[in-house]
Amino acid sequence: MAGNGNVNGEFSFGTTTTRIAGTGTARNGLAKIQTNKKTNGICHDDSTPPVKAQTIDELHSLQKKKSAPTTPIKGTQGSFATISEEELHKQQLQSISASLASLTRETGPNLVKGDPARKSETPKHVSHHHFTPAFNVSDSALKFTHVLYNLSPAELYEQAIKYEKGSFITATGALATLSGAKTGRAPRDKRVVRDETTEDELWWGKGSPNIEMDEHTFLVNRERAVDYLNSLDKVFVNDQFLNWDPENTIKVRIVSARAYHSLFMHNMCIRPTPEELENFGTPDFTIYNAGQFPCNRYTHYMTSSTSIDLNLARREMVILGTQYAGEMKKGLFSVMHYLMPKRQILSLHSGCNIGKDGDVALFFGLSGTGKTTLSTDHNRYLIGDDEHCWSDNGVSNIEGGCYAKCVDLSREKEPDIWNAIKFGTVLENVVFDEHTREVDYTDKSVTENTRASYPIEYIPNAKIPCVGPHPKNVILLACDAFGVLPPVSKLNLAQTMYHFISGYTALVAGTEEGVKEPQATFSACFGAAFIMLHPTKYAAMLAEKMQKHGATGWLVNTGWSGGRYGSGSRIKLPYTRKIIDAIHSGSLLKANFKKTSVFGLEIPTEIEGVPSEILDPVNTWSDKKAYNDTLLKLAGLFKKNFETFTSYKIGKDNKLTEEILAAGPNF
Ligand SMILES: Nc1ncnc2c1ncn2[C@@H]1O[C@H](COP(=O)(O)OP(=O)(O)O)[C@@H](O)[C@H]1O
Ligand SMILES: C=C(OP(=O)(O)O)C(=O)O
Ligand SMILES: [Ca+2]
Ligand SMILES: [Mn+2]
Repeated sequence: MAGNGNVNGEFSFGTTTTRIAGTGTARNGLAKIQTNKKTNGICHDDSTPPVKAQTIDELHSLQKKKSAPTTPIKGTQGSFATISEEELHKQQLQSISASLASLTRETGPNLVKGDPARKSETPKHVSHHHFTPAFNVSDSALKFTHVLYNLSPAELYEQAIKYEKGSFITATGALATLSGAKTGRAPRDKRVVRDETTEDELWWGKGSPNIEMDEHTFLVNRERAVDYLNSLDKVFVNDQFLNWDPENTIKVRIVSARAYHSLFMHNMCIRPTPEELENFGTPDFTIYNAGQFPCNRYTHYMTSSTSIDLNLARREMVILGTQYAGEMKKGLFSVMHYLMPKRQILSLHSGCNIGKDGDVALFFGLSGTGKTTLSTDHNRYLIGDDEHCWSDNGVSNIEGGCYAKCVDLSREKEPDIWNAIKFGTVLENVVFDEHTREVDYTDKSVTENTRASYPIEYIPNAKIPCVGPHPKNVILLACDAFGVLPPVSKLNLAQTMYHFISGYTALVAGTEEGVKEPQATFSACFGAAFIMLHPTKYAAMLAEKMQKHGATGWLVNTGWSGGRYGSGSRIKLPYTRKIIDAIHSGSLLKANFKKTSVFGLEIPTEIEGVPSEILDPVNTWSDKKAYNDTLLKLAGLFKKNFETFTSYKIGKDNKLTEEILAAGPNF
């Protein structure tokens, strides 16, 4: 994409010669410099009054002004006392000091607002911290920790570029960062405190993502994180919201050590208005992100230097030993997978969009199957790309931003995501030209999992507020690297539940070398890494909601066709988009269908814009025996995976449970 920066194609310089407009073209050498004499003979420079400053410091002080106050007087209709700005800052610092308090040394750290680099800022708004007996004083109590509270993207850019190695501004204005040694999530290091309550409530044991730890170990790690954060000169604090459903909003606080993490969460969570921030109060949930600092391997339960620890009773999460920002967003998603079902609300690992006529579609799928790509659709409004809730009121996005994969990103295929990569967007682990700062999205030198995190309003047709009515279509995405699943199948309710509980995708190994066999992955509810309850709990809720609201289920293969990985090829994104278009418009529902053998899937015989022969995968394989063998192999893997679920009842409906058990492959 190196070039003249002509992004929208409307205008182009024919040659590079007209750049110095009005000074005559400069085909040979530099343009002649002309003074800007106007025809009336007055020199432009002389017409401007001189700068209103006597000294350079004074000049600099003129540059910045204080943000306008937001809620001037409280209680205009009531008798509430006005709280001064000073008092408000004091309260905020006390709240943050309480968050950061050591559990053994009683009081929180000495906090002061603002950047420590700005020496002129005297420690005003000190959080009052009384340490009376001298024997109780620790070194950390004698120092100040500066709090950078809900900074703006511009301020966070400056912090990142000044203090964090590997931070750069790309050609389109995004902030390129490095997440360090970890460039993806670490599910083996995600632990959940098992106590009397969670013991009964949560899903434990085989297949569960919840690796247990005890309360004491959590506190050891929490203290480690808090001590690390307090030892720094400054910490970033974000106070934000989750869930666009106003009745079920959760207040979250993220304490972190890096501007990268603060900007990432600024983008990913819902951003409070200045007024909402003033009234924020105590958070419902707090993350302590001490990702640069490892956990201690001598600590009980620790198996590596990384630990992501969730304590539902304390409503806290501690991150040690990984700077991958996705841990924060997906960690909070786990919390929602616990809190929301308690309120009869279904949490969904899905993208979501809405058509002009108000038809909502959900896109379930594991990482890399197309939730973000397919929910970001220029002809529809984006509700969200990854995490949603389905309540009696309809759907709501949990987040305030999107987190798109960038590997091989192209302007042609994914224009809206491409254009969202601009000022404010965090670009993780990408490679760029050191001079032009143009990003090379094909370069996987750092990792294959390159990512862009941007506020949802960077997508031009985002639906704000990010809520919608009950879904009409539930699309299950599977990237089948075996190449035997049809590009699209219509599912009955039992099949939808079977495939939802199975949560199949098959990916090819991260490295290209020597990949012979696609790796089948089964991840219950298309997000086993994030669910907290048994999969059948979520499945029962989904079945009930789909039945009640008459939603249709679809299985879409965004993976291989014409052979498995290595011999076939990935289904072209434009074809998948046509398939999705036909689902949205309702035309696919009216198509003629035939049933496949083994999986018993209903496949359409024709879709506008898609070659008919690819709709039945058997047609695309030249070696029919290889197709059949591969089909049976995959069917066997499905069957084996489902064995663990055969003893469970799904909801109260015996009949549905039986139908679900019968909805898998038959051979
Ligand atoms: N037929 C297809 N359908 C969907 N995505 C495809 C297809 N072919 C290639 N892709 C690529 O696969 C990736 C899907 O990733 P993404 O949408 O970010 O997944 P998720 O949000 O589910 O983790 C994108 O990089 C996209 O360009
Ligand atoms: C952030 C993630 O989500 P996804 O790949 O589904 O976008 C992840 O799994 O780490
Ligand atoms: Ca995604
Ligand atoms: Mn996701």
